[in-house]
Amino acid sequence: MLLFLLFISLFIVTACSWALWKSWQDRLQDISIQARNQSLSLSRQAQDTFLQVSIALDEIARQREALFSRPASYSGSRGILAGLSVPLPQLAGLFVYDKAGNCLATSRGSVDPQMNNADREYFIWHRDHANPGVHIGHVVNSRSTDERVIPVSLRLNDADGNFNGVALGTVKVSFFRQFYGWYEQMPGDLLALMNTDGLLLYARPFPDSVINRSLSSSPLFTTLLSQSRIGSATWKSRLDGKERLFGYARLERYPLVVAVGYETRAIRHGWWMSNITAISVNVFTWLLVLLFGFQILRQLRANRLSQQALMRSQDELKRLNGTLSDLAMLDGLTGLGNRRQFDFYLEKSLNGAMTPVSLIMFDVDYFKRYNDAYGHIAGDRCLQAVAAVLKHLPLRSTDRVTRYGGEEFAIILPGTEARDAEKVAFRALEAIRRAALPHEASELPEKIVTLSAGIGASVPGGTPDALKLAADEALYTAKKSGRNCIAGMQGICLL
Ligand SMILES: Nc1nc2c(ncn2[C@@H]2O[C@H](COP(=O)(O)OP(=O)(O)OP(=O)(O)O)[C@@H](O)[C@H]2O)c(=O)[nH]1
Repeated sequence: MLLFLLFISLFIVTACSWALWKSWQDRLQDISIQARNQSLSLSRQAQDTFLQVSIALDEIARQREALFSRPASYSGSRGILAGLSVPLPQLAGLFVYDKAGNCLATSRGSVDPQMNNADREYFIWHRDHANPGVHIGHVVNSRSTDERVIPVSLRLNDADGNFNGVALGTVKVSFFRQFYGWYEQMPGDLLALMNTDGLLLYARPFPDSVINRSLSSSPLFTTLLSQSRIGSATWKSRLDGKERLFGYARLERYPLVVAVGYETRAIRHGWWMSNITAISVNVFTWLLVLLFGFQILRQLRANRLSQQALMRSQDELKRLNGTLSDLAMLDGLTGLGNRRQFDFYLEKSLNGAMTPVSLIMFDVDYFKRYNDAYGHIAGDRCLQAVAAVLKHLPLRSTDRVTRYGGEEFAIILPGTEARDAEKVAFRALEAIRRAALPHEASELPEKIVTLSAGIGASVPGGTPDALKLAADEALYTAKKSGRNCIAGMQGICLL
């Protein structure tokens, strides 16, 4: 039962642990897929955002000669640049700078003659790099609107391929703030747009003060991006030190990367809350099984104890029964077998006997007189003395001495012929005589207790009654013949 309980407990604990572990792994996998998909869709949105600006910049580059010769027609609210920026809500403005960094044209009204952006990172980059591609710089505060913008720029060359200026589109950080704001977030969730050098362009739900922070020490930039453009992994965020399960996707066209992170503590909490009922039910079931098991165990133990007690009392009862039946077969005065034992043993000895069974019946002579002379108590002692003498006769183990009743005794001799029974009777009478128990009231000259004996022997198929009758008649003969003698099949033998 204990082994069974142990097995059941082990089974329940193992099965539940496995189910919980599996459900946790499934939850992690679901969230990792969700994070990867979301980062992929955000990367697509970012790519489209910058691609649209890039197309506008390409258009400016295509028209650069006209622009440099007639910059006024490009500027202003009705200028060509304004026309290009109208369908692009992400744009803060379009600008064109000459090779000295002076503003030639802008989509935002009139040109400020003082405005010079030669010190800007993107301007210096294009001046120093002949790279014809679009450059996305770090977040700056717009000098025209003072809003935070991401500069997207393109180098403009003259006919000889020399640096001749820069076309700039500024993408509003607020555009991403608004777009990312549409996503429903749980506390601890994170959305971030970064360049591939690890510079943060925007992160939700963090304040703008984190913009331009370098996250290059994050595993995303040290290992993961070099292994795969899209993926998911768990790491500690460099922004707030919280561990998150991240999905990330690098843009195909631009050196930008988007990451979506879910705080693992919140995931664990959510998973725990949705499994708490199942866990409680399992623990409760387990406790119930244990309770029932121990109850049954206790019952079994009690049953075993009561069975043992029952067996002990049965043994005791058997022993007492044995004692009782022994007592029922014994004569209380003399300790010899009683009349019941006599009948039982005689029947048993005759039953199917192949050899003769002899029976000697003894009767104490003149015992009434003894009682009268010495009293009944002395009479009892006399009977006890006679019994003791008969008990100590040298007999075979199959012979049985009993008190037949009153002052009569009997010896049953299985497998004994009458002739041999006479010898036994002779020894018995001799032994009594030798005991010389005084009997002053006896009519016999010796004045001691004497016995008369009658011997009967069974014939094949003889019954107990027939044998008793034969012995009894012989005893009667012995009495008639003067007592202190033996009467049997072969006549009377006087001592
Ligand atoms: N003290 C005592 N006397 C007993 C007991 N059983 C029988 N008696 C007595 O034994 C006597 C037997 O007497 P009787 O049958 O007349 O025979 P008897 O006096 O021995 O004479 P015979 O047998 O003819 O020699 C009776 O007085 C019984 O009361 C016993 O257990 N104790």
